[in-house]
Amino acid sequence: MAERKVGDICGSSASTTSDDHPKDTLDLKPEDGDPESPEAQKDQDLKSVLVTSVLNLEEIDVDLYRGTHHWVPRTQRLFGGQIIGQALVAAAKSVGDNLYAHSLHCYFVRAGDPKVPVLYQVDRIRDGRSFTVRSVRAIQHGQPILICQASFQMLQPSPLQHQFTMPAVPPPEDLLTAEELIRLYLSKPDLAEKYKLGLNKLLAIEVPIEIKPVNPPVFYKVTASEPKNLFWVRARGYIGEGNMKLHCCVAAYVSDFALLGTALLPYPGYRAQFAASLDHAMWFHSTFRSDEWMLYECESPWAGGSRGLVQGRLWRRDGVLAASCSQEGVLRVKPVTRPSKL
Ligand SMILES: CC(C)(COP(=O)([O-])OP(=O)([O-])OC[C@H]1O[C@@H](n2cnc3c(N)ncnc32)[C@H](O)[C@@H]1OP(=O)([O-])[O-])[C@@H](O)C(=O)NCCC(=O)NCCSC(=O)C[C@@](C)(O)CC(=O)[O-]
Repeated sequence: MAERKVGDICGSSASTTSDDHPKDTLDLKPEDGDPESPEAQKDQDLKSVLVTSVLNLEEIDVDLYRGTHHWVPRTQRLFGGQIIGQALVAAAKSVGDNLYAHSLHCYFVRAGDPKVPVLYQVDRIRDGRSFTVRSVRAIQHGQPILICQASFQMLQPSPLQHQFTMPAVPPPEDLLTAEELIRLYLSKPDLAEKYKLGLNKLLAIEVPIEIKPVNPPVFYKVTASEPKNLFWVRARGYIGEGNMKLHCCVAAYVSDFALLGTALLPYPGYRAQFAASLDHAMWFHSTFRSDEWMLYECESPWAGGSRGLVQGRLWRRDGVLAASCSQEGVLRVKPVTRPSKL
């Protein structure tokens, strides 16, 4: 992959065009003005549920927050991206407006229980001159389910700037969303009932993320492929500019979606019997808007020992690398049994 020089890195504003650096807070309150006005209500309705609900933590005490759940995978263990995003929100609450998230490292140590909220206990590890570090324990039933360290940095531009080149793919306007693809499959006249049931279940899931696969799978024709995947992704609803920490929290939520499955692509003869993220690391490189289409480039360089390593790169539409992530997960599989042709 060729390397190329880029311009702005690690800016502060969430916009990808303006030069202004609006106050970067995690304030999730409605915009200024009368919160009851029709415009504010409309804006609130359009606001992404990730902002109004999932990443809107309740403050219980100093450095202690409570998060609720919006969407839970069929595995009925809390979605890893939700816990990471909420942990980063909690960490960022005690960090100044002049500091920006640049990395986080997490371990998922227990399955999250969707029947109870999650508490986030923040430990203020160090406030340095340039870097500030927070440690967060996500707790349920008195036990940690996730341990996360997050680091924040002041804006410190540098002459050392390079990045890989974004893959050349069709723009999102030329592709179908996951829901549109499912409806296309459901429109097949000869579709078997069992497939209809599964596809309608998928349609009913209210995932607060919009996805457009670059290479949509041929319906129920699973063939082996390289452990690489590309899709356009964005938060559903409006988030707006000037809240870079919040956009990082949304990107953390998004980054765990459909990532681990990349490691299964070369093995159509197997299906996951038990799959769960073990750890997750993320680096934020530049400003971006998580409520605008970004290209998510996923690949799995290695799998073995009932584990898979997956890596992702989130690209802005203008080709700037916004964020990178790495994750290892447990992958325990069993052979897919197909009905005999006889
Ligand atoms: C990872 C564990 C479970 C390790 O914890 P542990 O105590 O070492 O557990 P384990 O690995 O020995 O056993 C875990 C399960 O695997 C089974 N098992 C054991 N050995 C074998 C074997 N050889 N062959 C087949 N099965 C085996 C074992 O029986 C058990 O099944 P269960 O009793 O729970 O039904 C724990 O640390 C944990 O739960 N961590 C949290 C993981 C997590 O919740 N991650 C975030 C959510 S997952 C996610 O969001 C990603 C994904 C993929 O779900 C996204 C999406 O759904 O799209």
